[in-house]
Amino acid sequence: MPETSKPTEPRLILPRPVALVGLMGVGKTTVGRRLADALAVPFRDADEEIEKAAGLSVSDIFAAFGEAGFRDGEQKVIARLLDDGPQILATGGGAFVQPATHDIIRQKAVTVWLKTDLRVIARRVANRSHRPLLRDRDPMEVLREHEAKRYPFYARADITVDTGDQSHGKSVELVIGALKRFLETK
Ligand SMILES: Nc1ncnc2c1ncn2[C@@H]1O[C@H](COP(=O)(O)OP(=O)(O)OP(=O)(O)O)[C@@H](O)[C@H]1O
Ligand SMILES: O=C(O)C1=C[C@@H](O)[C@@H](O)[C@H](O)C1
Ligand SMILES: [Mg+2]
Repeated sequence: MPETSKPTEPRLILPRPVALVGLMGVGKTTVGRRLADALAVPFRDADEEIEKAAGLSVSDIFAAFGEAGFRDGEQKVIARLLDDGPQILATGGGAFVQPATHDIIRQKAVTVWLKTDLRVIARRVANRSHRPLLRDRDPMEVLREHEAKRYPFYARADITVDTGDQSHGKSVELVIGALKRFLETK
């Protein structure tokens, strides 16, 4: 090995799935996909898998079956996905707030709460129409309501990572660092 080259750090080996939880727009899907690439494990997005299973978009499921119908499907799909070994699972923003789904995720995965300032999230979700809970509402108002109702659930995740307003790549680094520290103590 040339003297100048540094030894590469061994890649983190996941013993079980990692589930990303947190508000709509915080980065569960986009950070999760890059995190899975970095760790060479499969990436799954619960919203996409629910859409595949139903053959309908999330918005259409809400319209046809109501939020309760969506939550039923979400619970089943997440339970199935988490039985499939080490992976990164991006959960939907409301999944970890449903008691039965919360318990399934806590049992089967290492849970990571991705968190950042609500103003950063409001900017990211502005002008996107595929999130039924944001449609026709002021995003900041919805996010504040969700902060009040959902943060107590998210706070029960194994790990919290505040990603600030940084790039996807930096967020991935922060999550990998936090996972290493958490898994070393297990
Ligand atoms: N760390 C980040 N740096 C830069 N942009 C980000 C970051 N995280 C998310 N974004 C941007 O914010 C938007 C929302 O991110 P994303 O879809 O990953 O959120 P989500 O948590 O999966 O939301 P939902 O719960 O609605 O599925 C995307 O346009 C994404 O590129
Ligand atoms: O925060 C929520 O309750 C939601 C977030 C999205 O990921 C989707 O699961 C759906 O739009 C509901
Ligand atoms: Mg998503």
